[in-house]
Amino acid sequence: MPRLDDKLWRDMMAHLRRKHASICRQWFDELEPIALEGGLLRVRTTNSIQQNYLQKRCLEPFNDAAQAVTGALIAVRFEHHQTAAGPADHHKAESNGAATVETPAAAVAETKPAVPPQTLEIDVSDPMEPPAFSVTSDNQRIDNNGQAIELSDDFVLSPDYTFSNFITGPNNQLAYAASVAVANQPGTAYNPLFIHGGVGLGKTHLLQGICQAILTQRPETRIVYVSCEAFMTQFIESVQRGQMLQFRHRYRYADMLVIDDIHFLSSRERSQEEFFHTFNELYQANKQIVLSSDAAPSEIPHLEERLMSRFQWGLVANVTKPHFETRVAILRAKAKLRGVDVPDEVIAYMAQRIDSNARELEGAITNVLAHAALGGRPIDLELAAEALGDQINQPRSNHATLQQIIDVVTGYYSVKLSDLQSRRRHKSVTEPRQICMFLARRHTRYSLEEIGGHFGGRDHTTVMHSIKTIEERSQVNDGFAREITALEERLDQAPATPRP
Ligand SMILES: Nc1ncnc2c1ncn2[C@@H]1O[C@H](COP(=O)(O)OP(=O)(O)OP(=O)(O)O)[C@@H](O)[C@H]1O
Repeated sequence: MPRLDDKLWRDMMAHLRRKHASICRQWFDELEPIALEGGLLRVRTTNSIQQNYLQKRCLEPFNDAAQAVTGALIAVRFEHHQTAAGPADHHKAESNGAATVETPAAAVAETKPAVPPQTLEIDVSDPMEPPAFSVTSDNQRIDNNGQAIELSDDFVLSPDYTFSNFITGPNNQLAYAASVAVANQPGTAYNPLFIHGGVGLGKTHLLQGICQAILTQRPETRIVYVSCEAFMTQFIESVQRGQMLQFRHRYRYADMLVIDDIHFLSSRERSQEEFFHTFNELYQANKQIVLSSDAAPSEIPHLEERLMSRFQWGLVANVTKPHFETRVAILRAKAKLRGVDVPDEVIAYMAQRIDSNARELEGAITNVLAHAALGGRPIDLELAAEALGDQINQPRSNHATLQQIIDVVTGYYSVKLSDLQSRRRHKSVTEPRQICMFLARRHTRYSLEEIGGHFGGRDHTTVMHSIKTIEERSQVNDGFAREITALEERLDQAPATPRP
């Protein structure tokens, strides 16, 4: 069995940088190998957010690196503080009916000195006691007793999504300032905080930033953080299983409720009703509510008036596309996070070419770094042009977003999104609406039902009828066919988005 020494660890890191560049982060330097025994390499993380993240998102590349550099079958395990305890301690924690979750007390140690780690317990023994702490996720399920909380594999807080890693500019200043204020004074500064904007513009980053800052300052805070879809799924399952008491218990005992993509409530009457009561109860108890959405409250189709007005009670902050200077700063920050220096001219080149959103900028950095690592080449303009060639000239077919379609169509026909989503039947509105549906079907992967939902909660037969109408008209009317082609060309010229 190979011995654990500095060289082995250095080789592993080098292997990761070479073969798995996209996962590598500067903070990997803080990881500390503890022991290599019985085919298990134990690695200590600085905080529990890192531990969770690495264990769930990066285990395979680390296993691969360990095996590649030793030639032995080795599994990696990430540990942090008490979880690094021996099996006896672990058994003790399990046997008293409590699942232990460590708070990320030192996680955002950027602003505060490290404090001793604290262990929180999700007590599964008393069904009427609220859990001490929960970060719930899409796949979390209430168990048969309605109490134990299971953290899913596909959701973790990302150590990258902190306030200090968030680049501000005119496009997101208000949303950022409000998020920091909420983290400092939950329940009082702005309640609810409603952040809306297009894809990849940092809404989730801010939501997680708030959670991480609060957990650092007030580790005892009970945060429930779910996607809107998870909220609705849990609601439906709870109704079906007769577990509404537990469902309400979970949500209404929270100190802070964070819901991503709240626009999915659109047209979901029963979920809206349930959320309305959850909102009221938390709001009246001065508990913080943070929501993100792809549209402003007034533009979410089929949202009850009473919910729409409540969403506007606190602060509604919009995030928009970053300007050139902000894009440059985001690219620099993303490169730094990966522990790599990218020359200014390359950064400027990328910022000029990619002007849509931060997710694309991040994807571009990843792409360039992967090219450099795999080819063992320096990062220069030639490499960047080569690496981004695909992305810049990528054919658009099937990769447009709904937002791009809406932007193109509303711009071309001078109509408003709210008109497209309304019940209005005037030709000046119905035609652009039908074209949107037609383009959405051709250029995105949304289902007929989802497309209908987005354009005013129309059902799939309406969408099918719209598509057929546009197809038939294009066949018999050359002028109209040219209009559609022109719109598709505009879509082609819209900035590329990453593939889903
Ligand atoms: N201002 C910013 N500074 C640094 N990184 C950013 C910024 N805005 C977005 N990002 C990064 O871009 C990526 C996408 O951001 P995020 O997931 O928060 O977008 P989103 O608005 O929630 O998009 P979606 O609606 O598609 O879920 C993340 O990696 C995030 O860190």
